[in-house]
Amino acid sequence: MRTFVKISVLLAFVVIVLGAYTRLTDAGLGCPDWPGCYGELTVPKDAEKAVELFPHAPLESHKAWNEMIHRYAAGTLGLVILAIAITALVRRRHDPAQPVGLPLFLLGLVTFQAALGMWTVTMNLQPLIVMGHLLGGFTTISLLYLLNLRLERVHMPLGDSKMRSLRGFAFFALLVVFGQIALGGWVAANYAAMACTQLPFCEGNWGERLDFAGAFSVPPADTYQYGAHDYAERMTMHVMHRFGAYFTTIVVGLLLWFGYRRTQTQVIRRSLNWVAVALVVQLALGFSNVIFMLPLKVAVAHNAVGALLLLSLVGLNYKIARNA
Ligand code: HEM
Repeated sequence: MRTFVKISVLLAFVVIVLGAYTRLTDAGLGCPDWPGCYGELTVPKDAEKAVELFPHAPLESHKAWNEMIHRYAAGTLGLVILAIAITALVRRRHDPAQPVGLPLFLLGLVTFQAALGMWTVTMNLQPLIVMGHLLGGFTTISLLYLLNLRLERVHMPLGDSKMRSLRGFAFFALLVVFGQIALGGWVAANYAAMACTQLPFCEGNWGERLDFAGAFSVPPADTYQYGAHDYAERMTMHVMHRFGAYFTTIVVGLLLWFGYRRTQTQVIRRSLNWVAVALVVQLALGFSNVIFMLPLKVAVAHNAVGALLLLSLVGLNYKIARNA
């Protein structure tokens, strides 16, 4: 079971990275149907037959492959989570201490993720669905990692009583990072990455043009590929993600400051180190997204390190809570 769970955390990370790569290569609609691709289990070789089936969506093989590889990896993850849930149920019969609620919840979550993946295609990249799919993926990996921690039974013989008072604040920091990831997902799903190209906020009279109602609603459109919001709305989303990043830095920075001053254990010090490294790298990647105009590798890495930052906070919260 522990091996299955470790594999699933790694696989979930691969699925998240492949998902970001699929979106950033504009391959989200690489296959216009679901779960197959132009009616087949793999990318069809016959482009003419594909056009006959879907005249409005000519086959672009490289995009279709990006999309299908993401689907195969996600399908494998679903099967691994199914195996974890079955193993948990079987082992529970012999050992009442075995966690079973979390594996079953994960099975429900990964099934819902599959539905969101389908709606991403059938609803033409509707941004709420795209962002929901991103958050579902980040929640799945976080819970798999939590299950891994629970099975590992982290051991701190001497305890770390001074960290007890930081329990609530560490959980608040976790929620703030999740909120910041949601804002990033909204920017990405609405193609607002290049709405502001200057630092630290945005160019021109951005403060006068903010439009919150427009930025956080979804205008009607036939397709959401390449975005459906106007400039002011995209600029508002982008600026909010930047403000969010500064706020996140303050909150996580304070957690690190107090954490390093109070901790007495190597286990928590190591966890704090992971949070600090992930935060610094994530900020550097975010700024690089803007300065170098969204290079593919940087944008994919910004998504991947966002997931790692979240995991580092899940780990820290778990260790503080177990210790309190
Ligand atoms: C702790 C801080 C941050 C976190 C957790 C975070 C997280 C994220 C996430 C999860 C995404 C969505 C990626 C995707 O869907 O592929 C995103 C997008 C983005 N972020 Fe951040 N971000 C942070 C800081 C920043 C900063 C400081 C900047 C720039 C100054 C920035 C600029 C961007 C841009 C331009 C995008 C859109 C990229 C795209 O379209 O793929 N981020 N962010």
